[in-house]
Amino acid sequence: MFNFMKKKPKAETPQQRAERDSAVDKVLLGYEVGTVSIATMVTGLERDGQVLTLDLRLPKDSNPEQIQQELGQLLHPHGIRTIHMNVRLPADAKGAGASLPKAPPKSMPKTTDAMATHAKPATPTDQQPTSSEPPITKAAPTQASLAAHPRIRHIIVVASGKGGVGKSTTTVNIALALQKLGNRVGVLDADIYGPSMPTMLGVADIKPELENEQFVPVEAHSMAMLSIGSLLDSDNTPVAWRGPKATGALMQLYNQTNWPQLDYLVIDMPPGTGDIQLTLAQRIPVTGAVIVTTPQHVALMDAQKGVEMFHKTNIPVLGVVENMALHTCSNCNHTEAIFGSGGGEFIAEQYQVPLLGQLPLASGIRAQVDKGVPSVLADDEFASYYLSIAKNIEANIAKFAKPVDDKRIF
Ligand SMILES: Nc1ncnc2c1ncn2[C@@H]1O[C@H](COP(=O)(O)OP(=O)(O)OP(=O)(O)O)[C@@H](O)[C@H]1O
Repeated sequence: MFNFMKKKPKAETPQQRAERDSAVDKVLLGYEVGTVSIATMVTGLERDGQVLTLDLRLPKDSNPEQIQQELGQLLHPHGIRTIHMNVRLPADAKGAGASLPKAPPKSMPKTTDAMATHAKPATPTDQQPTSSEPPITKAAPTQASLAAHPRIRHIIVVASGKGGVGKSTTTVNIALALQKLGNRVGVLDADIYGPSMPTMLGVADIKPELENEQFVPVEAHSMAMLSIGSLLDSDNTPVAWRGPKATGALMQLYNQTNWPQLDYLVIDMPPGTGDIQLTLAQRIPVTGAVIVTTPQHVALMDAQKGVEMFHKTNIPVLGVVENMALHTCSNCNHTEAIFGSGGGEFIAEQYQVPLLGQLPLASGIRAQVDKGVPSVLADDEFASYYLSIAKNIEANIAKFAKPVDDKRIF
């Protein structure tokens, strides 16, 4: 006999799926535990229709049951009926020496399904929180409210509005140039879409170790380097990561790493100006941003969005680097502005930010990063361009420095 009563939930269309994913991301980004978005605590996230599974690393005094219930209420209007939470809390004094679990997040100790016990049948009133419910979403923290890292003097983010403009190549060379000027430098590769620092620094085979629940950065040419790539295995491609999971992993790399005393931590940001970039910009105490662009019109428009995002989040823009500005033919020595000219200068003028430098489009620059020995290390003919950019950064960074908070404990 046919059973017409028991209908299977309809499969989502790609558009419904994208909308629901985006709604989940927004709720997680806006929900705060203490003063920090829960998005920065997500280490795993999977959604299968109405069922959401979250792996969370929560702070010590948090209340997982309450969080689960509140998230359930917020996500119910977006079609989420069940939330499974695998929660990991910091080890207590007894277990403090334990290292981070090598097992996958699914083996975290606490698994609950609050929606199964707390969910009410869907009624129109479920669509909106009632006025008696406490407000759950709080305003995002501002840069001014973030404590500086106790061992890091300046954090510089290198960003681009658009992919493929040479942001990572510029980051690695600027970091090495700052080191050459006598600074202690660290590099955090936060580019989830294509982590390339380990390859560009020739340490792709070295994995970071864990010590007392903290990552130990890899040593690369005397710099402390950590890459989001180290957290990925072959089944977990970065491209599949969405907002909260990505920001959670990045915050973990920043907070749970035994960074040595540094003058500069240079962060290679993912390209673009979306949620991940915004969340990072709001959670990490950044001294200033460097924007990399190429001279062509489309890249410039995206670079403008980048400048505006940093202005909105009150992060000073230290300046713009124009990459691939001019090309000199190695056969005939003819110089040509392949991607147009004057773009970096235009942005610098329009937004009143310095033009830190212009780099040529040169196969030598590419060849050196491909070999894992960037131009500054190789001390080739392009090294001086990066040294000049690093000097320009040094010249104007002091006025943006944040006071160091040496009482902060991680
Ligand atoms: N000035 C340059 N001259 C020649 N090649 C360059 C130059 N800058 C970068 N490249 C090359 O362009 C390619 C893209 O560079 P890179 O990976 O640094 O860009 P990106 O903006 O970080 O890219 P993504 O958005 O993928 O992270 C690389 O092959 C790099 O070697």
